[in-house]
Amino acid sequence: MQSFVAWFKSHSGFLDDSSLGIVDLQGQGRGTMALKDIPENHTLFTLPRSLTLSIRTSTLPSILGAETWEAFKLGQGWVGLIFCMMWEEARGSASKWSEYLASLPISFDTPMFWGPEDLEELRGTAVVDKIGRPDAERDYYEKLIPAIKTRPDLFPPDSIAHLYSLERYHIMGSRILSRSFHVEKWDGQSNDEDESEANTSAMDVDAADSPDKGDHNEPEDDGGSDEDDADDPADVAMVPMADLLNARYGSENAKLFYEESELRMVSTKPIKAGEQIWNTYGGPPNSDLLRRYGHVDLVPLPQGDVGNPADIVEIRADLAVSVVTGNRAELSSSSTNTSIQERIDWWLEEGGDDVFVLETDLSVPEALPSLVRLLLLTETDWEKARDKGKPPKGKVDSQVISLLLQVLSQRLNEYPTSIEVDEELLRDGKLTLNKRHAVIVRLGEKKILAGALEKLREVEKSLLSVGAGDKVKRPAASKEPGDARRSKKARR
Ligand SMILES: C[S@@+](CC[C@H](N)C(=O)[O-])C[C@H]1O[C@@H](n2cnc3c(N)ncnc32)[C@H](O)[C@@H]1O
Repeated sequence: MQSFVAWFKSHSGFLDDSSLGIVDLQGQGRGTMALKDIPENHTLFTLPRSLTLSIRTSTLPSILGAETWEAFKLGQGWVGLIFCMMWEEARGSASKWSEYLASLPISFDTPMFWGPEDLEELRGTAVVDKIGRPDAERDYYEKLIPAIKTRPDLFPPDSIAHLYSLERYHIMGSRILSRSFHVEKWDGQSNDEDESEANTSAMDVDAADSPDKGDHNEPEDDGGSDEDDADDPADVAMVPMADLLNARYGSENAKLFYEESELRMVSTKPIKAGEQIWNTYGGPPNSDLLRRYGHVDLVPLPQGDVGNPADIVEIRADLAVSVVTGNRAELSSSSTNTSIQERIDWWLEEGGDDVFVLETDLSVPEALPSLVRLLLLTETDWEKARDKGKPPKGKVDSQVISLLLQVLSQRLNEYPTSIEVDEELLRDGKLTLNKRHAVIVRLGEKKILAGALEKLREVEKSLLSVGAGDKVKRPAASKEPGDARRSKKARR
């Protein structure tokens, strides 16, 4: 670390090393610690924008030329930045970032690097479908390697196997996934609108004099190809020193701000000597923490347990459709398969959700009973709803409740084990790190499902006592369908 700090300072980085120490922390790698009491709003370190590593600052894009950059689509997603990092690393001491790159990890606890046995432990969780290894590898084979082959003068063929290997590519991708920031170009002023934007990133960079703006970049996969990742890939930057800060749910006490020519890490709360200096990664659920960073958060929960208060469970709309259609005969619905397909297509076209998200407040998002009711409508009512352009409201009656109970129970069965088994596995303490992480992620999700099921059963009981068929509002207040936190837009 000493040579990294010396490098940082020799490149115009300022570090208040009387206040901040870089330390090794059990189970967290390196982190930063207050060496004395730090008041709020204290500058911990600054660095010039030119010391960040991005496709704006690396020498590669100009050497390769704009035409090649564009021809191989290196400006889309993360492949360009990965390429720049490989290039800068390959240049050794000729690169401005050699000491920085040498200080970064080369192994990760993220599921991207897990074997099939460990991955099986994540069955049912929101992690499995989002790892994105095939997308990342497609970029490597279809963009990076063909671009490299056009310039043997820059990339000698005998260097490709070690300097530009698929393994190095994944290492760089994982460094970006767990450590990059979103640093916008300076436009001369802070932009209040952006400040209030959803915090979708891992670590935050705020426009100076305007806390809570900008983010540690949070692309969805190594290919950066997710539809939500519409940000300019040139804004994705590696920020030396700032990426040494760890994060824990609800613990943030420092934040990175950007100014015209420099970035500044500032304390956002008083920090006592000996306390860790924490950034925020945006408060993701454990499934995302594990996928992007390779760790999970366990903090005390209001009900006395420990877990991550930001945990969620995703329920695919397909599951709700299969439960409702599987019950059709019993429900004596007159709808045909064609009509059901028409309803699903219409739902999606209207921007209905194809994934419903349950949170730790255990509310069922209104969009889920709304979809169930759409599927239950008689042909005449379905045609009316379609003509009005309005799906049914998310109210529940005993029929809808019974279907929701089946949806949630079937979702619970998608995990390989029960809550009791997972609790026992954790108590036992014999799990490997990957397995322990997988059990924590799936247990957090299962507890949400179990809690939501219990809540629904209570509503079912109260409905039965009021009289079958009575409609009531959903069991607990939840936001409208389309609320970004609870539900996702249809993806086809
Ligand atoms: C931005 S880096 C922080 C610096 C990092 N600890 C290091 O040694 O370089 C993010 C990584 O730090 C680790 N980390 C951050 N917060 C953590 C936490 N609360 N518990 C365990 N590991 C954590 C994870 O490995 C994560 O991928």
